[in-house]
Amino acid sequence: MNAPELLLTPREMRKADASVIRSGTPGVTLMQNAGAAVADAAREMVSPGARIVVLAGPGQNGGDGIVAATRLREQGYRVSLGLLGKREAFSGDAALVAREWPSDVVAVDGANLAPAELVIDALFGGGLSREIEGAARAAIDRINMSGGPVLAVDLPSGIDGETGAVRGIAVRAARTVTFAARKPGHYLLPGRTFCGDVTVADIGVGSSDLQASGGRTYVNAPALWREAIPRPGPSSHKYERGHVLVASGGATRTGAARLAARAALRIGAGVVTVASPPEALGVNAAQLTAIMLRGCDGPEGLHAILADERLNALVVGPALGVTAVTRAMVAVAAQARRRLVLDADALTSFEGLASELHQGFRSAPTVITPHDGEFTRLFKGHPDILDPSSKVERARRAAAYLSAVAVLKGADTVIAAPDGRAAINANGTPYLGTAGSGDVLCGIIAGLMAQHLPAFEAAAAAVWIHAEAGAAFGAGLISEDLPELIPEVLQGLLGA
Ligand SMILES: NC(=O)C1=CN([C@@H]2O[C@H](COP(=O)(O)OP(=O)(O)OC[C@H]3O[C@@H](n4cnc5c(N)ncnc54)[C@H](O)[C@@H]3O)[C@@H](O)[C@H]2O)[C@H](O)CC1
Ligand SMILES: [K+]
Repeated sequence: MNAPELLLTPREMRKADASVIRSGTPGVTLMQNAGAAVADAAREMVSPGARIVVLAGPGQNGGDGIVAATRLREQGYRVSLGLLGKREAFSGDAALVAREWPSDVVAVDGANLAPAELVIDALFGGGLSREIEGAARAAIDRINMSGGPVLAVDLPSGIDGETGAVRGIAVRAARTVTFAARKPGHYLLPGRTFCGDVTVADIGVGSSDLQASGGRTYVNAPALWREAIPRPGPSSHKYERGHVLVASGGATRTGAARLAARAALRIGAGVVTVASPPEALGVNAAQLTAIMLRGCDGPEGLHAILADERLNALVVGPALGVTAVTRAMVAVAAQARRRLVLDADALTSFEGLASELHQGFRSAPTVITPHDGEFTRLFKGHPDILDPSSKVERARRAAAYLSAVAVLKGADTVIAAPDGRAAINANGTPYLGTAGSGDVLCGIIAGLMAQHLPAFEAAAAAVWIHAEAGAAFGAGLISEDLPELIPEVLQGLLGA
């Protein structure tokens, strides 16, 4: 089975590099390997002997670019090298390789991009540390205006490798060659949209060096959780596959709960029940078949229903209303030692009140599924959670604060666990941005938790399955379609 793909921030990458160097490989060998991989990629993008412009910045990213330039020149390409700084100003390994460049250099602003078949962008990589201005900014502007293909070294210059942010301006690349491991900035938005195709070159950083980096951020893909997805055995009983309870809103707000319930059933929960306010029983009853229905009059009603020990996973939030009653429902659900998914109104009802969900809030597995707006409202007054520029870090801090898995939704959904693991989702589709889509997602999470998946694996698997279903359908998708698309995705995963 494939191992989960670890993503390293530039800081973690430096630790991995240091580990390789400690074991005896000189840093310049890593740089030679990196530059050679860039040259290999360049050759795939141009015709033999083509004109190539390499623009190199002042750090080690520039060093990789100079190695690539040297290789390509040796291989018969007409290469010109533009430098952001002075040739003598390089330090470290870049200074060593800069001495080997056998020809002239020009300043970046003197490099003529027009006749080039390819521009190689080696201005900045993992060491980008501030907004881009002046000559570097003008160079990036010219690269983007040139209209030709760009091959980025490690990261498109201007993209922050940790956060995916554009630091003032960024190169739009057709292809990016990165080294040893992808970086979060290749997946997080907007960075992802600047990278083009991203390939990872092996430059001699081993898996033990990657581990030495301390990185705990992964690409959200089946390798991370496939083994945990349950397969019913020949003698399994429906209650062994869990019993999900979904709290419904009032008479005019019942659809969200039914979407979540249907998704929980489709993902394999043995039994699913909608807990409905008395006035909404009629409308719910008219539209439920395999899903069971029980009357539930507010927090006391929920408390009474939870006497049934077989109910092992709860969904609280969708369309419940932003009220003190919803807060009371959450309190009852939180006190019950059941797996719990909190979404939408359950989170917004705690606007600025996250501290009520802190410290001993839960001992049973819990998942929260806010989008950005809900996240900001919930953690109002918590700059330590809201301020980090990395979405991964924000989700991680929220997870640690609440002792719950945090699913921070968006086109680059991040799933983070209280123990520090995090995953960035990459199979999303814009078609998922449709009313009720989030309700389906929390039903899938609860359905997987009911089947005993740990909260992090359940949330990560659910996000991926939900996106895969949406992408399979494409244009015209509505949320009612999503639960019906789950079987095909599940069968693809389980091979049955
Ligand atoms: N295993 C690997 O991944 C290897 C990676 N290599 C390459 O090294 C770079 C990282 O090198 P580093 O010197 O740390 O950083 P940069 O080259 O990205 O830039 C640092 C350089 O730029 C200056 N600077 C930073 N931000 C700005 C700005 N906004 N404006 C102007 N100047 C800026 C800073 O002061 C430094 O001078 C990595 O990406 C790989 O490409 C190794 O070659 C091999 C192993
Ligand atoms: K670059």
